[in-house]
Amino acid sequence: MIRFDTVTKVYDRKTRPALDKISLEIDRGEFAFLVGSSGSGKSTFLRLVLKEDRATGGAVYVAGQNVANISSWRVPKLRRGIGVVFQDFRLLPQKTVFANVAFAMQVIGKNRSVIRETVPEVLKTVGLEGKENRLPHELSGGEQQRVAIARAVVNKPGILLADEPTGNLDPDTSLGIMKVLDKINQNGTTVVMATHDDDIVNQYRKRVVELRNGVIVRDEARALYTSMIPKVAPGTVDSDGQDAYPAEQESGK
Ligand SMILES: Nc1ncnc2c1ncn2[C@@H]1O[C@H](COP(=O)(O)OP(=O)(O)OP(=O)(O)O)[C@@H](O)[C@H]1O
Repeated sequence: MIRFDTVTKVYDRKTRPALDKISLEIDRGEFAFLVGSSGSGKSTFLRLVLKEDRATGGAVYVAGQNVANISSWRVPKLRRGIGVVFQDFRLLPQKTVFANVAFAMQVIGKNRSVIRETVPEVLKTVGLEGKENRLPHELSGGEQQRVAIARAVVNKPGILLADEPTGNLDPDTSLGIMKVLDKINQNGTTVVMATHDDDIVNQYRKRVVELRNGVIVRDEARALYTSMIPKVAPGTVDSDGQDAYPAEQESGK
């Protein structure tokens, strides 16, 4: 569904690449967490999938198509197949919950009867029944994120990209959002979620792709936020002078 073939992204020739020859494949229907410290390249990865930026080297394939070969007038069609959710929700503040979600269907020309039928269904999926007429400021952060997810999936995209969707939410609310994303994945959508939320990653034990300085340093199935596998024997010291297997890793953190 998404394939990166030795992809490099250089924003500024004076600094190191944001992504450095990364190769990876995410299959249809998979759920992958993208983890790594700030600046490790997670958002750059997501932007390249959306063709919001161009790779400096290598090739990005989405649904079998090299995005470099998609002409600018066909980019909206590519993006229609990809839902996106951000940390800051990005709702239209003057529009109701219903209108925020309906808007995503109107812009691609869906007719009113389809919209009237589909929007309540998707609001139910994300747990917002009965809140159709509220404005964003009348909702909690978690509810606003549910609206954003509803809007991202209402046109049934094959892929959902979530860039730190729980970054502004408390742990319980975050878990509720994660349940919604998991449900959407179980309905067949491929989900890639960039996150710093170690509790969620550790609870769900899904594929974890870890970036460090633009390089994939770990790609593990049913994984934890931080790898349990010591790089060297416990008690020894890593080349960077850190304890290679600190005690907090043993507790699964
Ligand atoms: N538009 C840009 N112009 C120049 N450099 C950029 C640009 N966007 C990102 N970078 C640089 O590329 C690197 C990767 O950034 P990116 O935003 O992909 O990281 P991230 O893992 O998403 O970080 P965070 O967790 O803070 O969102 C960083 O060094 C960043 O400074």
